[in-house]
Amino acid sequence: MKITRITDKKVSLRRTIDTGTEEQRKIVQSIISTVRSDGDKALFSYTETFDKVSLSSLKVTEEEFTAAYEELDNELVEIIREAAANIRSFHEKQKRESWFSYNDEGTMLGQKITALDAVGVYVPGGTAAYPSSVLMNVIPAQVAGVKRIVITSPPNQQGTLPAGVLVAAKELGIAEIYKVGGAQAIAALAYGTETIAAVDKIMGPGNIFVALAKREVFGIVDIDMIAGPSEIVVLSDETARANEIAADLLSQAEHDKNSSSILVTTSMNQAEEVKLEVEKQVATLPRKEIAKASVDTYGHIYVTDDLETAIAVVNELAPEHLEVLTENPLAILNDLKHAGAIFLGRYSSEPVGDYFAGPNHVLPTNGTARFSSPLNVDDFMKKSSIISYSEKAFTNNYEKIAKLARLEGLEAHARALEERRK
Ligand SMILES: NC(=O)c1ccc[n+]([C@@H]2O[C@H](COP(=O)([O-])OP(=O)(O)OC[C@H]3O[C@@H](n4cnc5c(N)ncnc54)[C@H](O)[C@@H]3O)[C@@H](O)[C@H]2O)c1
Ligand SMILES: N[C@H](CO)Cc1c[nH]c[nH+]1
Ligand SMILES: [Zn+2]
Repeated sequence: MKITRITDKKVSLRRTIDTGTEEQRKIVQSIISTVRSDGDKALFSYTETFDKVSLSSLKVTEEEFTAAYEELDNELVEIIREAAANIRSFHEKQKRESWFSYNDEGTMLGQKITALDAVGVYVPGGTAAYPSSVLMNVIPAQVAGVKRIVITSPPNQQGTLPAGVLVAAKELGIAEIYKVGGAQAIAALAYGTETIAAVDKIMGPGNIFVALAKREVFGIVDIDMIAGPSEIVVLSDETARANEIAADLLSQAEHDKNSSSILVTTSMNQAEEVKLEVEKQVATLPRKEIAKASVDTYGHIYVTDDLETAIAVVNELAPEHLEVLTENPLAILNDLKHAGAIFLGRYSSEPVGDYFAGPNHVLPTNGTARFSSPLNVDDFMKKSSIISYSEKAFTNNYEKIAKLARLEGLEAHARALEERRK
């Protein structure tokens, strides 16, 4: 990991976002239009081409769920249940209610909150098939009150999905799971096929084909966000332990070659120790190739003269995950303006949040924590404004409103009001 000393608080450290190549965009457009015209037939055909497996049906069967439970330890099923309960309890606190207010004229104004009817959750395939992501996407949807929740995920070589994903889904009562991945899954969720009815919003991360497809269908349906590779920033002073910092940095580096792990510290000694620790620990990881590529390309240690400059660097990075390993993390919480999730102190290691604590692990990446928030219950709800004017309120105000309409040259608006006073 490269060590750089930073003295200027106005440093510029943003990463560019991968928006795909022209060729990838064309592939995705062609997949979407073929799914729209050929429906299920296209889904089976793309699954053969990209996932190298020939399926007889798209929907996961009861036998597949049963086999998944047989494959997984009971202890793990219990742990999934406990994590799910923590996640549900956290998200229940986010739920907003409709509100209505009345004034003396008898007018009622309000905001009616309604859950989306149907959402689709994309669960990526390959080595990144996470049961935890099933929990993190489905539970807030359930808390919001979404009635139909559909999961799609690319099948493995055995023509099924990983046991952990199936068990997590079953534990949450999800019945509609389809074995289809990539841009074709996104197209099916947006436009519908014979087997998969269209949804209103598509959630979940995926590779560049999934991300481009989500961008393409946005507007036909809503989407959550375009999640980039995982990121962690550790902010520390000399009180933190180098071995623990290194382990936490590697926890996100092992996600993806493009993940980034960054330490911002006020101690040069610690920076040098962490660099050595990362080199030592990465060599022992099963996913060392991915983690090493990630730290070699995107890993960095920034050393500042004081905590104030370190905080400025962290705010500039606006990371997905921020660990605060300073003497008194709470004392600086107010100054930390941009981060998807903030982990305070030694015992709040990042994986605690990835799996178990309760807050969502779907977080803004690539500096977008400057303007966006973690996945939450609001993402599965929408609002309608309620306006109910009384006769008295109308009589008192219609002339003023008509004047505003005429100021905009909109005569029909003004007459709609005056028609009631003839
Ligand atoms: N941010 C998060 O929370 C998070 C969590 C999990 C995974 N991820 C990301 O999800 C991604 C998973 O990627 P993945 O590829 O393993 O699984 P994926 O499910 O995203 O993509 C697999 C699908 O890609 C399609 N595909 C592959 N090659 C193609 C090609 N040449 N042309 C057209 N389509 C093609 C196929 O349809 C295949 O089914 C990784 O980038 C990982 O970092 C992010
Ligand atoms: N850290 C990932 C989000 O950035 C989420 C995850 C799932 N499993 C493990 N981690
Ligand atoms: Zn993680």
